[in-house]
Amino acid sequence: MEGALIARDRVGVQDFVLLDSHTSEAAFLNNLRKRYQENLIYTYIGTLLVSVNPYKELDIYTVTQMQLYRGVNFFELPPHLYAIADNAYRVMCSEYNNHFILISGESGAGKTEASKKILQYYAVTCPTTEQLQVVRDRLLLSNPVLEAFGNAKTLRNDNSSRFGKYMDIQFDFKGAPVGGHILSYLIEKSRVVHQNHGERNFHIFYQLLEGGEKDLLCWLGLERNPQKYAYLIQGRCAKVFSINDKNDWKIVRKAFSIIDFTEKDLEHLFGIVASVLHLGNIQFEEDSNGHAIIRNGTQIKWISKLLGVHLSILQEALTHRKIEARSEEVLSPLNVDLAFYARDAVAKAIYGRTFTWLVNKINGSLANKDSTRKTVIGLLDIYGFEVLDTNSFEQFCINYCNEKLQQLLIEMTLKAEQEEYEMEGIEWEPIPYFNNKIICDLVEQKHKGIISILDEECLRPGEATDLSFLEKLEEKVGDHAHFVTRKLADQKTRKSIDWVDFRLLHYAGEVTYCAVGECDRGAALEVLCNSKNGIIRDCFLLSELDSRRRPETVATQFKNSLMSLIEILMSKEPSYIRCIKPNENKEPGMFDDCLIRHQVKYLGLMEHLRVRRAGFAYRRKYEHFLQRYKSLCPATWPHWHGPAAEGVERLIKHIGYKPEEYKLGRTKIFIRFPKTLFATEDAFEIRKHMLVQCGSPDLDISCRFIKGFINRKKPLCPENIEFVRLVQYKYLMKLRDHIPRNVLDKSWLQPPSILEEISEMLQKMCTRNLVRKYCRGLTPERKVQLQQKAVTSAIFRGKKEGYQQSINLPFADTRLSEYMSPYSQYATPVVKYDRNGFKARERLLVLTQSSAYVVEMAKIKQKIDYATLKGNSANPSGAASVAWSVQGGDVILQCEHIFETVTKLCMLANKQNLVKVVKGR
Ligand SMILES: Nc1ncnc2c1ncn2[C@@H]1O[C@H](COP(=O)(O)OP(=O)(O)OP(=O)(O)O)[C@@H](O)[C@H]1O
Repeated sequence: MEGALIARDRVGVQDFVLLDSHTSEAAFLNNLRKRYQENLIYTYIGTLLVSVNPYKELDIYTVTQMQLYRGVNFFELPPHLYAIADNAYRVMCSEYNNHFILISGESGAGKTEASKKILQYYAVTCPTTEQLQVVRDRLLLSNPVLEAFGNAKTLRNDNSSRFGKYMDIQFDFKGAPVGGHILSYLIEKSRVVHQNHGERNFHIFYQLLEGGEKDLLCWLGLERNPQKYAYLIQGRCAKVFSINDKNDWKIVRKAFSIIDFTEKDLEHLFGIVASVLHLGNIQFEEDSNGHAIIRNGTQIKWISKLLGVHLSILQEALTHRKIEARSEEVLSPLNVDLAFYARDAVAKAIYGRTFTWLVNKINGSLANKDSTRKTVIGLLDIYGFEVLDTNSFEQFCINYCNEKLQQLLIEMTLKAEQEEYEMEGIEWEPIPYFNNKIICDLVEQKHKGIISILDEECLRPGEATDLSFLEKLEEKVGDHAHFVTRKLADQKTRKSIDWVDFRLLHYAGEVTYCAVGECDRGAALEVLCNSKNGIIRDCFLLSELDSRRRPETVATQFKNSLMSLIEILMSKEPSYIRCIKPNENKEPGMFDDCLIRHQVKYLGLMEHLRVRRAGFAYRRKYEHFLQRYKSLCPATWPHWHGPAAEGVERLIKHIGYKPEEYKLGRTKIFIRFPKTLFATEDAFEIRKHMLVQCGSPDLDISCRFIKGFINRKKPLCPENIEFVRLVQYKYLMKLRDHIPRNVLDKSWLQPPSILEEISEMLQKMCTRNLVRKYCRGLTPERKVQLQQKAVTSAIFRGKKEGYQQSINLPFADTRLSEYMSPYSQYATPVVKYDRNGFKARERLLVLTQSSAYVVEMAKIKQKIDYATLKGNSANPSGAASVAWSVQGGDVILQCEHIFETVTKLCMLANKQNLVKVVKGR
C-alpha cells in the first residue's frame, strides 16, 4: 500500500493515513485512475473511504475477505468497506457507543451496493446463535422487499433507490446483531403514474406480472403482460435485459415469509399493487354536460373488490370533488382533465402510504423486544444528487436532502477540525471550502425559505397556482445568490429557463425545477378511510379528515423528517463513504476524467485531503493522554500531581518527541504523524504487559489481560468462545460491584470454575492495588508507627503474652520528654535490677541515635553502646522485664512499655534480631 502507514484503532478513530502525498487535483485524479485500472476501487482520505463504482463483479467481497478484515486494525490492509464496517463495529463494542456510516454520492454511484455489503459483513462476521439467525435473515431479507417497492430502473441506475433509507442495526453487549429499525424518507410517488423515457415504474409491478402465480394474477384480475398497463409503459422499457423480474419475484416472496408477513397481509398488499395498475387503466370521457364519466366499468370493479370500497362511492370520488360552502359540503363534478389528475393522485397516495406501512411492518419484524441496552450502527443510504431533464418537486426534495448531508459532513469534519485548531490556539492556515449552509437556508429557513413560501401558498385560502408560487418566490428570495428564475436571469441564461421554472445553484451543480404541481392539495381520502382492505384502512385514518386541522405539507413533513435524521446522526460517531460514479454508461473499467473531476469537486474531496494533510493525525485532551501513557515516564508514574499539561510535557520530553512531531494546544496535545503515536502505543503495549505481570490496579487492563489469557487457552470452538465470553462478562460485571474496597475487606466473589485461575490473579492484583492505595494514604506519623509495629511483630508476634493487646496501642515518641536531652530519640522510666541482690532501682532509660543510657535523674549511671549490645531476651510471660546482654555482663531492666521500648531499641540499634523471647528467666 503506497505511502500507507500502519495504524491501530486502539487510539481512536482519528488515526488516519494519506495514500497520496500530493494535494493537487490532477495528482489525486491520477492516483484514483491508476488504482481504478488495477481494480483497486477504494481509497482513504483520512478515515473517509472513497469508492469508485467498478460496475463488475470483483473477488474482494468474499467471505474469506470478510474474515481477513475482521478484527484487523484499520489501515493494516488495503482500504475497504469491510475495514470501515469493522472499525465502527469494534469501536462500538469496546467503547459501547453508537455509530453511523454515511454513504453518499450521486445516483448510480454505488451507495445501495455498499450498504448491502456492509450488512452482509455484519451478518457473516458478528457472533450469532440459532435464535439470532432469524434476526440476521430478517435484516438481510428486508432489503429485497424494500427494493421491490422502493427501487426502479432509471436512466442512471437499473436499480435506483427512489426513497431514502436509514437503517439502525442493534447489537447486544456481546456484539451480536439482535434487531433493527428502518426509517424511510419520501418515496418518489410521481413515478407510480409517470416515468421518463428509458425509465420504469417500481420493480414490484413488473415482478408481480412476470413471476406471480397464475391463480394469484387471476384473483387480482391481472394479465401477465406489462404492456397492458398504462402506468408501466410510459418509459417504453418494461423489459430490461439486466433485470430478471421473475427471479426477483421469487426472492421477494421468500423474503415475505421470513419477515413475518401473513397470507392476509400479502393478499391486501398485492390487492393494492393490482389496484394501482387498474387505476392507471381507467379512462374518462365527457358526458353531455362536459363532466367526466368513467369509460369502461371493468377496472373500477376490480379496484372496488380489491380495496373493499363500495363501487358507487369510488366512482363518485374519482369524478367529483368536495367543496365546502359555508358549513355544508357539496359535490362538484370534475372535468376530464381534473378526473385524470384525481385518479393519479389517488394512485400516488395509495402507493406512498402503502410503502410507509410496509416499512412499519418490516420494523415490527426486526424489533427487539428485550429492554436491555443496545448499541447501534446506522447505515444511511439515501438518494443521490439528481439532475434530470425535467426536475419536479421530488428532485427538489432529493437535492435538498443531499445539501443537508453535505452540511452535516462539513460540520462534523472540515469545519469542526479547523475550528478546533483555532480554539486550541494552534497555528493554522485556514483551508477554504465551500460551505453550503447558505443553500440549506435558502430552502429551509423559517418564513423566508422556499419550503415556507410553498407552505404559505398551499395553505392560504383562495386559488394558489404554480405561477403565484413562482411570483412569491421571486418576491421573497429573488435576490439570493443561489436562486434564479427566467425573469431574474441575465440575457445569457434566460433562454434555458422556462416561465414556470426556478433554478437553484446547488453545491453539486445547477438544477432547474419545474414549479408545476408543487401546490398539490392532496387526494380525496374519505373514500379510502372506509376500505375493507386492512392496509388501506391503516394508512388512511378518519382523523385526517378533520378539516379544522391545518395539514402539514409534504415539503414541511420532509423538512422535519430530515431535521430529526440530522439529530439522530449528530448523536453518533460518524464514518463516511463517498461513492463515485466512473462513467455514465455503467461500463466497467471506464474512467471518465471529466465526470469524476466534477464529483471530486462537489464531494469536497480535495478540501478533505488538504485539511487532513496539513492537520494533525491525532489529538487528545491532556488528562486523557497523560492517563493513558503516564506509565512511560518515571516522573508521571504512578501519579502526576501537577497540571495535566505540564505532566504531558514531561512525558513527551522523556519519550523523546521531536518539536516538529507535536503541538501543545490549550487543552489538548496534537500529534502530527501517525508514526509518532504508533511508536508511543507500542511502548505502552510493552509497558502494559509488564504492569499486568506485576499486578495492575486497572480493571480495564485486567479485562484485556483475561481476553489474552482465554485466547491463549485454545482451541475453543466458536460457541464455547461465546459462552466463555458471556461467563467472563457476567463475572467481571458482578465483580466490579463486589470488588473489595479496602485492605481489611477480605471478601472475594467466588468465580465460575473456568475463571478460577484468572480470578486468583485478579484477586492478587486487587490486593496489591489496595495495599498500595492504603500505603499512599498514610500520614508520615502513621507510617512510622506501622514500621515500628512491623518490627514489634517480628519480635513478639505469637511469642509473648500481651502482644495482641499492644497492637492497637500507639507507641509514644518518648515517655519522658522533660528529661530528654536534645539528642535523645526515646526515654522511659525503667526499673533496673541489681545483678547481685536483684535489688530494684528506679532509673530512666534514654535511647539516643548511638547508645542507650540508664540514668538516675540527670546523672548517667550506665552507658550501653549499641555496638557492644550482643542480644536481649524477654520473657514470654506477661513479665515486663528484659535482660540485656552487653559486654561485661547482663543488664536486667523492667519497664511498663516493654513492646514499645524493645522495638525502639531494636530500630535505633538497627538490629532487628536483637531480641529473643526465651523461657525460664
Ligand atoms: N461494489 C460494486 N461492485 C459491483 N458493482 C457495483 C458496485 N457498486 C455498484 N455497482 C453497480 O452499480 C449499480 C448502481 O449501484 P447502486 O444501486 O448501489 O447505486 P446508488 O448510489 O445506490 O444509486 P441510487 O442513488 O440511484 O440508488 C449497481 O446496480 C451495480 O450494477
